Amino acid sequence: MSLHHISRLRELSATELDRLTAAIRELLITKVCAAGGHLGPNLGVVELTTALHRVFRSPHDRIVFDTGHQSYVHKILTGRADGFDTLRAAGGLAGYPQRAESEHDLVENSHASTALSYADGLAKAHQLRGESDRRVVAVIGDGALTGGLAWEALNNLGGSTRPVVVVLNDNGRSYDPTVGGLADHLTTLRANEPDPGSTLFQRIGLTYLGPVDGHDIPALEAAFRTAVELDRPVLVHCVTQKGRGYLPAETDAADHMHGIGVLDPATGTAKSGGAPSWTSLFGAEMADLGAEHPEVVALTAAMLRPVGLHRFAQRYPDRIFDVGIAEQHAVTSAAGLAMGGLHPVVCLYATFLNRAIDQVLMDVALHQLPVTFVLDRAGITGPDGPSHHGMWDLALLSQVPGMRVASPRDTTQLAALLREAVAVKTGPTALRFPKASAGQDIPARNRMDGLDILYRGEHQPLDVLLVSAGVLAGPALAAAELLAHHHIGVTVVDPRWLFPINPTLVHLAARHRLVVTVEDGLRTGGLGTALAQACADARVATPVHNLGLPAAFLDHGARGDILTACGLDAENIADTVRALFEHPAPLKGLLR
Ligand SMILES: Cc1ncc(C[n+]2csc(CCOP(=O)(O)OP(=O)(O)O)c2C)c(N)n1
Ligand SMILES: CC(=O)[C@@H](O)[C@H](O)COP(=O)(O)O
Ligand SMILES: [Mg+2]
Repeated sequence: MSLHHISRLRELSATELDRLTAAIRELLITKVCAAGGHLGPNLGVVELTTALHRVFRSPHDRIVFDTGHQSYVHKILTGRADGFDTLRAAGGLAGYPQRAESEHDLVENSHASTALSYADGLAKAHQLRGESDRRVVAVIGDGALTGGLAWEALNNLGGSTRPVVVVLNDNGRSYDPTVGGLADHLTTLRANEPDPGSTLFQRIGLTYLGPVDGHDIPALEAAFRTAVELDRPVLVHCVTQKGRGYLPAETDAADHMHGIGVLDPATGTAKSGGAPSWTSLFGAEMADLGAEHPEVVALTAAMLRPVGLHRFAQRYPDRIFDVGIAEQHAVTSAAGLAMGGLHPVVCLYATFLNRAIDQVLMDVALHQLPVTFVLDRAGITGPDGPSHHGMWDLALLSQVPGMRVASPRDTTQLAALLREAVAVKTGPTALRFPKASAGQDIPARNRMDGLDILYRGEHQPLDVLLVSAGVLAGPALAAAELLAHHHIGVTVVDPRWLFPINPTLVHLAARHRLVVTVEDGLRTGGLGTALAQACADARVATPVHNLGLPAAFLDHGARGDILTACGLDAENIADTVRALFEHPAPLKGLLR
């Protein structure tokens, strides 16, 4: 069965379908093991996606994939099998739906729990425009269904008569087994032949169909056709197995190979070695911190292992809370824990904190509660693309009254800053680090009022103050050395705590002829903007130039390449500083 000519999908016989699904699995295993990506979730939806495309007519019918990490089969069935040779590489096939790739892709946002809201809006639009022949289908996992947004949408869907087919892809897992009362309800439904009227979904106004064996194409198709005929909001409960058909994924106790790096497909194992990741270093520190601080508790939004909390969980099982894919709830629940006398550490990917900014502001900061946010995957993440880059946190957190934000440059600083953060009892703190392995420690020449001076050029008067955030200390130092060859004297300073702006940084700025800030967050609204403002407020006339990420949705690719394209590698930093310093024409009036 060729995967490149599937236009006859609806006419295939049972035998041909078996061959097709086997070929899809083979392609997934070979290509995802070669490139890295979401293997387990896609192996689990081969039959489900095939049945969807046989019953519904995409793109006329609208199929929305929640999160989108399980859309690889959809990509294959809509003519993109060849693209898997370039999966998640710059310019290659995206790891999530991408509208530029195909008219069959509607929603690119890979932040979970949105599909039912999109579906609700699409159904309303179809109704208002008189497009009653168009179907709307939302495919959502049991994990994504734990998100509050999904329940806001279900509330609307159940209260209407508009036809929407919610396909619940229930594999019992997020990364870990899905937690909570809803997960328990689904477990009961999976185990029994339920009276539909007794299900939560039926009670709130959706017709419940299922449970359906999510690997049985005829059964799935029959359920989808019934859902269409009912012509109202329907939830089809499909039971699937994450990692289906690939033994290493089926037997992977950690997460059924939810997301993998490059693996040997024959064994399902990765080459070992390599420098430890920031995540694993944080995880080790957090486990130690648990012993030092009995008041510390930790929260994860369904990402225990990905944020490095599994060691802490093993050592302190009573002090770890998996709240489901529910970042907003995680933050406000942490506020409650802090009000109750504990010190919560909320561990999220930086991009997922975006969801909960109102809770950070109003529920935590307004109440001056000691909650520490640990933001993994801050800055450019790479192959997961625009929705996963952790590039908004600095600009958002800089606006939160009383928030202190630290960015460690190396392992020693990670340990120190984590401890400084949990020692703060008067308000919230945040710590951010990237999706990368931590390099060698970068020792400070000296510390000044909490700032680390990493490098001092020979020149007097002092030329350029390079202020680097977190891991950009490495490229900033290398840039300083390049600039020394051009007789430009540079001081490199790591503020360690980026917000609030340390007044000593303003004093240092006043003693240089040019300040250049370097951060892997938005160029506007972050460290550089805040420092420029602080200098202006203090009537320090030294020009402050900011290097950072553009306010743009940056495509997928290798992390290092994206940073270089944004001008945040040593050579680019040095070139920019040189240009600013040697050709200060537009700045002339300001230079002393
Ligand atoms: C708002 C948000 N938080 C966290 C994540 C990270 N994440 C991606 S997939 C996933 C688990 C999804 O579980 P489920 O929806 O059941 O899909 P499955 O992988 O089991 O198919 C999580 C937590 C996310 N994408 N969005
Ligand atoms: C779909 C999703 O949001 C996560 O699975 C994410 O892709 C994981 O990213 P990492 O590979 O950086 O853990
Ligand atoms: Mg699941």
